[in-house]
Parts: sequence; C-alpha cells; structure tokens
Amino acid sequence: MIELDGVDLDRGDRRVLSDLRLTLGERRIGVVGANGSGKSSFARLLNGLLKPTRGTVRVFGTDTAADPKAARRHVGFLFQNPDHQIVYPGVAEDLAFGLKNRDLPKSEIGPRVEAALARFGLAGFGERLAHELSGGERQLVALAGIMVLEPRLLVLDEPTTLLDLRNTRRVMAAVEAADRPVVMATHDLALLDGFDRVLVFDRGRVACDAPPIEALAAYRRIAEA
Ligand SMILES: Nc1ncnc2c1ncn2[C@@H]1O[C@H](COP(=O)(O)OP(=O)(O)OP(=O)(O)O)[C@@H](O)[C@H]1O
Repeated sequence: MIELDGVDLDRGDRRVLSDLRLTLGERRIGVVGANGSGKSSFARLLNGLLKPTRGTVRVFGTDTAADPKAARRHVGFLFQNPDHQIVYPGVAEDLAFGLKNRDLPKSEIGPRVEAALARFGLAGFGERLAHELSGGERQLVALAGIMVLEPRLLVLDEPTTLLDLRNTRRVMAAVEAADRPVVMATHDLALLDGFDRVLVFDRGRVACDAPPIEALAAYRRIAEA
C-alpha cells in the first residue's frame, strides 16, 4: 500500500525526515512523536503535498513525486483544522465540489453527497452553513468531503486536536467505521488503542515501529530521556 525507500525530506534549509525505509500495509497505522519530530511532514509526503528530497514514496504503486495528481486521488488527506478543507459555505455544496471536479454526472452527485452525510451522522446538514457548525461537526463535514471521493487510503493529520471529548468520539467512531486503511498522526495516545501498528518519530527518524503498547512505551521513554 505505502512504500518509502531511502526518503529524506528537507524543508527550508533543515533536514526534517531522514532515511525513511518503510513498507506499510496495515489497516490502522498511528504516527506519534514530539512537536517538530516530523509527523505532519511524513503525512504530507503520502499524498504528494510534499515531495521527498531524496528517495521515493509510492502509494498503491504510484510515485507521489512523479504523479501527485494520481496520489491525491488515492489518498484522502484530512487536515487538523477543517477550515483548511471546507471551501464552500454550504455543507452539501462543499461535498459536491470535489465530485464536480471529477466530472461525475449531476444525477449521481446529489445521492452520493446525501449518502456520505448520512454515513457521518450528518443527515439533514446539507443545507446548513459550515461556519455555523461546531468544530467537531465541521471536522465530520471535512471527513465526509474526503470520503465522498472514495479514496483508497485516509491520512489524518491530528484530526481531533481542536475537538472536545464528544466530538473526538464522533470523529473516531467515523474513523473506526471507515472501510479503508487509515494513517493517523496524533498526540492523543489513547486514540491508538486497537491500531495495528504505530510509528514513533524522533527528530525525523522512526525510533520505534511496533504495535501500540510497545510503541507507546518507547515514545514515553524518548519523551522522558
Ligand atoms: N515550511 C517549513 N519550512 C521550514 N521548516 C519547516 C516547515 N514546516 C515544518 N518545518 C520544520 O520541520 C520539522 C517537522 O515539522 P512537522 O510539522 O512535520 O512536525 P510534527 O511532528 O508534525 O510537529 P507537531 O506535533 O508540532 O505538529 C519542524 O522542525 C518544523 O519546524
């Protein structure tokens, strides 16, 4: 599903990721690490938002640097702040936007938008204005906006950071129910319970790559060192 081969990433004049060699195929993959350890940079490599300085990133066989457009079709990317994602004022209008861009016939767009909203507990929200929704509802709209495009993989960059407990639970229930693989960067270690694999980043390198209990223990050791 995801292959990183000898990947370095420089941002500005700094090396922020070093020599990443990873093959990822699990259903739920967590990414943790201190502030500035490289989690967001790693997530952004997966859909071609950032290109490696050295090495290759392949997602479902697509080289994200050579064909970022195809990479973005494969990978639905959710930002920490849904306001970076929601483009149109109306909820249904916003979800329809991505589908129109994909030249879907008009007759199919409405039903697909309705179905995506219903799936995230947002039935009846189509005519609401996004800026009038709560932060958690907006994050769910942003997630529905990605899922409606049916990407093969979801990459979520700290999707619950702005949310209260109730909305965190709603977003995580939606993530758990997602019928496709998920890569999620987070500072909230409790969310990784039940994940298959967790990567612990430390200063741009993968310091531990293990199931949650072992990985989170390693992360705590690094944080306390
Ligand atoms: N546009 C940029 N130009 C230069 N350096 C950058 C840029 N964006 C990020 N960095 C640096 O890259 C490093 C990794 O940042 P990144 O955002 O990937 O970390 P992170 O683990 O997601 O951090 P956080 O937990 O704070 O979100 C940091 O040292 C950061 O200062």
